[in-house]
Amino acid sequence: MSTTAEYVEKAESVTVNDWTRSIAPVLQLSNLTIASVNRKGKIVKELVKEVGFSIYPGEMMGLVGESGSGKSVTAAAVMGMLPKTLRVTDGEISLNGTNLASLSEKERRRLRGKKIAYVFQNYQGSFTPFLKIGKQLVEAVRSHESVPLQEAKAIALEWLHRVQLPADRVYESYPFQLSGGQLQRASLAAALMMKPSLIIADEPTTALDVLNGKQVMDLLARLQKETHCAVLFISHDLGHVLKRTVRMAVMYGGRLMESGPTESIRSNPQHPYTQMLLQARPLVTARIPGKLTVIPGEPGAITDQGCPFALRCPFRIEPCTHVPAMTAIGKTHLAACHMLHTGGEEIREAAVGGQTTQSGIWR
Ligand SMILES: Nc1ncnc2c1ncn2[C@@H]1O[C@H](COP(=O)(O)OP(=O)(O)OP(=O)(O)O)[C@@H](O)[C@H]1O
Repeated sequence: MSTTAEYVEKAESVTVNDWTRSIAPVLQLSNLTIASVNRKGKIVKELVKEVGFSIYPGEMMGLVGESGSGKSVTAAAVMGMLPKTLRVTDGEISLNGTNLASLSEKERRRLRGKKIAYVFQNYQGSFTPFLKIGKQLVEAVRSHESVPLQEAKAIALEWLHRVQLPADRVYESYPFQLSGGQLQRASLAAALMMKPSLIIADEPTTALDVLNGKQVMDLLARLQKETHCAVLFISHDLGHVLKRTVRMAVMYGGRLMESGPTESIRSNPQHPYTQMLLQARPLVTARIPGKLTVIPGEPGAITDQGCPFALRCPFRIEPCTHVPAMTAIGKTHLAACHMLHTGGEEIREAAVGGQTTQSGIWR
């Protein structure tokens, strides 16, 4: 079985198409478009537009972007849990080669928990408050597999143990008797115990303090390697995504700005938004820049036409009123910016070159 590191190596050495041909992705989004609709089903506004990326077995992929960029709506569509006011209007979501739109609601419900698991930001919402954790885990196992009670209990206890909780005590506890960190670890156990192909971890550490957040992410990373599942790690914290993922995608205004191997994006970001996100991170290193970059304009300001970042982009040029295509830079690294086509590369180099760190690497 290939390790994550081997996948990364593969990513560097093959073209985008070669990758998709040689290893089947667990999750593949193509041209995914999601809109809000009114009571009559008429489209009111497109919230996620033409998003496409794939996640491969055993890898953690990051989806990063500021609040409102469309990360959670994208995740809800993958889970088949969009509210009635939102609808997938175009594109495809495939899980292990199956187009999810071709499944009935009952089949999709069966997939949830079994093949796709979700780790919520709000860990309190992962459990019903008035039922003991053990009972809830046992019910979850038995809703997906016809196993005797004792076997389901053994699975629940094993997973509570694997997430480094005092298994017997937690099994007999109500959610309110656990700390936030313990509860999030119990929700990791709930997500992992059915051995899903994909875990969507939506800001899993946001509601935790730094230490508990780190422990939860360390656990997720370790168990992900052990079980070889794929993880879509959603975060507005670029630092977490850079640290934890092998590939990442950057969203703004419902569109992908850039995607590719995390190292490649860190060392050679192509989209102005990604570059500014990298520069806006405070760092405790010897190479700390004199001044952090502030991304100009109103957070969340998006244009209705063209590149959604155009309103805030200091390198805006005339073609930005049209949506730029995702363009391959080298191998599996893609970015959607007109400057990649129009010779604007030089403009940008001149404009931002002085702001890079001494090594020229955006860390
Ligand atoms: N049920 C809904 N009806 C209408 N619009 C919605 C609904 N849910 C989300 N939106 C809108 O969709 C856009 C994307 O929201 P989403 O929650 O996916 O952003 P996000 O990137 O996950 O942000 P955050 O990091 O704050 O969770 C936002 O403009 C939001 O207001």
